[in-house]
Amino acid sequence: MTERPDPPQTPSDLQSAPQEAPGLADLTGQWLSAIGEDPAREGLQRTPHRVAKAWSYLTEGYGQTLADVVGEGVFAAEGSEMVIVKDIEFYSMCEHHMLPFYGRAHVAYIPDRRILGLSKFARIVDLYARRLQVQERITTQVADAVEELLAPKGVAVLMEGVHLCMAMRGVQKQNSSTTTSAMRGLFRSDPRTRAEFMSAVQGTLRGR
Ligand SMILES: Nc1nc2c(ncn2[C@@H]2O[C@H](COP(=O)(O)OP(=O)(O)OP(=O)(O)O)[C@@H](O)[C@H]2O)c(=O)[nH]1
Ligand SMILES: [Zn+2]
Repeated sequence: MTERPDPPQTPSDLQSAPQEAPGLADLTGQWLSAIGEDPAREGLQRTPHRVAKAWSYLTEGYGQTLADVVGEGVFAAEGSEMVIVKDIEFYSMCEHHMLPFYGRAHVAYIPDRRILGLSKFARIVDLYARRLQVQERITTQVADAVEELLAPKGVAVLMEGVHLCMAMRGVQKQNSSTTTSAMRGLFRSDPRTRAEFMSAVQGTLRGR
């Protein structure tokens, strides 16, 4: 079979093209043998390289900092009304089984003289999701990040996730999802603020 030529790369592709995670291709060959596969069979010949590239992308967060992903995205602004960015989809890998979990994150804050570019909330979620994780930790890391960047009057993060380690193995529950939250400042101290946020993001991942 002839190899297809790579499509032309734009500057943004080049910037984001994942490299192979060093050493991972060789280990993947060993992994294939360990599960009883023949790493030399045709369909698997390039698999170790694909896996090394895929894992480099899936764990990209290790190589990035909050400053990297936020860039110049913090602005001075008046006003202190609640801002909610909802339905930010995320994909992560659980640190216990190295299987995917995925879902949606909702992030809200009440500004205090500083606001954040809206796209940066999704970038922050990805920064922490693209690692081996537990859902609780991503949730608190996102809240900590928004606090650190903006020192707002309050921050709320709600994440709803489906864990494949609970669906395709283990307890094998196909319909369960997990909700985690982190409430800071006014979202913690003022029930009405928290209720406004909860009603804005209500509707479950499974129930829509
Ligand atoms: N708190 C939390 N637990 C998670 C997350 N992802 C996976 N887990 C759980 O991690 C636990 C690991 O439990 P162990 O008993 O050490 O592993 P196990 O024998 O494979 O467990 P089972 O999945 O019950 O078969 C399981 O209960 C998983 O459901 C997460 O994001 N947060
Ligand atoms: Zn797991």
